[in-house]
Amino acid sequence: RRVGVLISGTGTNLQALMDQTSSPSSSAEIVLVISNRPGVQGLKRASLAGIQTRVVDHKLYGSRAEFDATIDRVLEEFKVELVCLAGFMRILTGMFVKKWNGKLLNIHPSLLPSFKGVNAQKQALQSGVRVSGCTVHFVAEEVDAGAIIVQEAVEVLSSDTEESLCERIRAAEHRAFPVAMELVCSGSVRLGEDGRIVWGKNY
Ligand SMILES: Nc1nc2ccc(CNc3ccc(C(=O)NCCCC(=O)O)cc3)cc2c(=O)[nH]1
Repeated sequence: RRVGVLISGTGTNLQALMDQTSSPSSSAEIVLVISNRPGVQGLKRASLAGIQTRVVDHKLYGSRAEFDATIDRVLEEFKVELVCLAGFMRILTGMFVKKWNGKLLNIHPSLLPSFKGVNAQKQALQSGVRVSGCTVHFVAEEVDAGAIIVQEAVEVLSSDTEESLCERIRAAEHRAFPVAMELVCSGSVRLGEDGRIVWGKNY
């Protein structure tokens, strides 16, 4: 399956997905990386791996709809079949999400539905939970509310700072995202008509 990855920054999750697709058993091939910001490290990672990159700078568009429409056009140009949001920090319009429904994955640094939105790790620390983690989900119009595909739990240590917890969760993200991408690309899991997750027979 032809995969497109949307990024906004360093692209450490992009690197994890690239590493996964370089294994011969992978059902996925990353054919395109789009960043909404120019010059970010994730673009360099992709170029180093010989993957096509494009920058669609949201500051150059008069509306979210025009920005999303340009992203969509580039994804179509590269015949992308599945889109992974890897640290992509722009909210996508309902129109875009509807068009790519069931083909749009995001990774969030908490065990959803806990701690939605930005600075999820800080929210976890401040709430005193002893376990947090990461979630890979299908993207729904409502932010961080889509059907859950994979989660990985991460212990919160009493000695944790926001930085140390972010680092431990990031390691979990780099395991969970590739697993979720393979599950969807291999057809083991999909999004049902009712917006709920549907698992193939062997799970
Ligand atoms: N409609 C839809 N689109 C998304 C776009 C990105 C992400 C990634 N996680 C994100 C979750 C939250 C944000 C956020 O609130 N950023 C500050 C506002 C940025 C802006 O003005 O755009 C960004 C990405 C998830 C979603 C989602 O669940 N649903």
